[in-house]
Amino acid sequence: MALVDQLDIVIPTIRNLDFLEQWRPFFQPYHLIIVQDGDPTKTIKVPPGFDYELFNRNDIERLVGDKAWCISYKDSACRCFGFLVSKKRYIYTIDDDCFVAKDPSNEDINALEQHIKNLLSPATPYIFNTLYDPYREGADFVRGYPFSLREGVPTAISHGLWLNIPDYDAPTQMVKPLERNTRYVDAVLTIPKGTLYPMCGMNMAFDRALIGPAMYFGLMGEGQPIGRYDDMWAGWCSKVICDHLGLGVKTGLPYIYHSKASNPFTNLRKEYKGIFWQEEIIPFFQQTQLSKDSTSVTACYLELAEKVRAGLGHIDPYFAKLADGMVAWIETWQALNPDYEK
Ligand SMILES: O=c1ccn([C@@H]2O[C@H](COP(=O)(O)OP(=O)(O)O[C@H]3O[C@@H](CO)[C@H](O)[C@H]3O)[C@@H](O)[C@H]2O)c(=O)[nH]1
Ligand SMILES: [Mn+2]
Repeated sequence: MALVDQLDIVIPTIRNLDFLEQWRPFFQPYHLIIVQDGDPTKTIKVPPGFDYELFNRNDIERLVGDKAWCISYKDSACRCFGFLVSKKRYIYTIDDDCFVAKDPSNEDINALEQHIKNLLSPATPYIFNTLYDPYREGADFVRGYPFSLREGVPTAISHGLWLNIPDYDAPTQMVKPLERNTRYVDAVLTIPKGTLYPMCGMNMAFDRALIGPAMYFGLMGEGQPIGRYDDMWAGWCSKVICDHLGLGVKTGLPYIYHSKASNPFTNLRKEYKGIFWQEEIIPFFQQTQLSKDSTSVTACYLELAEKVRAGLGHIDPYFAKLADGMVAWIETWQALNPDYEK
């Protein structure tokens, strides 16, 4: 199943894009949106034969204007700029140190194809199907599963996993520097309604029409007290909104091969506030109830921004700025996507 005219691939980068050579068989037909972070005067070489747009910080400032401050600088959070400027229904985002993984039969995994399958088949957030994905070839709903729920709900997010270097936080990475993930679990699960999860941005796809405005990766990196919680923030906000709107989130297949372990000491410096703040942030999201009047993603997101301001502002003035960033993001989304209905 290919969605060549309906899907963009978004890649944040401060490095080079040689990794695309390995993905060429799977990615070449698709349009790439490359978000170059860091010094805009640095030239990023794109391997020949790819259809792409490349945006650097100057482009972000030019296109977003006086709200450009809401797009992070010097953090992979910059990738959400690609979500903003895409005109396609679906997005796949991948890091530049993620390569094609092999499945247990030593076949190359077409991660993009599996994400598309995940997004195009329903999710089952209300009752857990113990045989996992019921829509998969050779599986189904188990006995006792209500027939009234077997149509499932639309899938908004597909969260893939990683062989080799797992997405561990800095403390875990520091105490287990040699740990590698070699376990291939052949399953796709719907994350149940009411359950949050740590969304990792390195191998993730979503339905931009269903949940796009909720995929803001927050204020991270330079000038901010926190980094590397970009994808986590988007994961918490989008899951609360998916639960409220009756949309599904899946995790599991596909795997990619994650090759580079970023420096755990640098990561600790970026993450450490997040590591204790999250002990308060997560209960906040767990008890957040959006009003029934919020029936669109943008309305949910704006309501959530004000709840963040009121509910997390006591932790640090940063959260008031983050709430402002969430509002600026929605205003920018609407300005750049005037026809977006949600
Ligand atoms: O300042 C930056 C740093 C990095 N990038 C690009 O973002 C991705 C991820 O970077 P990297 O692979 O170095 O970091 P990891 O620790 O492996 O990434 C995990 O942490 C998340 C960061 O929040 C990330 O999504 C996870 O996968 C690469 O493409 C870098 O080139 C950047 O743009 N700006
Ligand atoms: Mn990485």
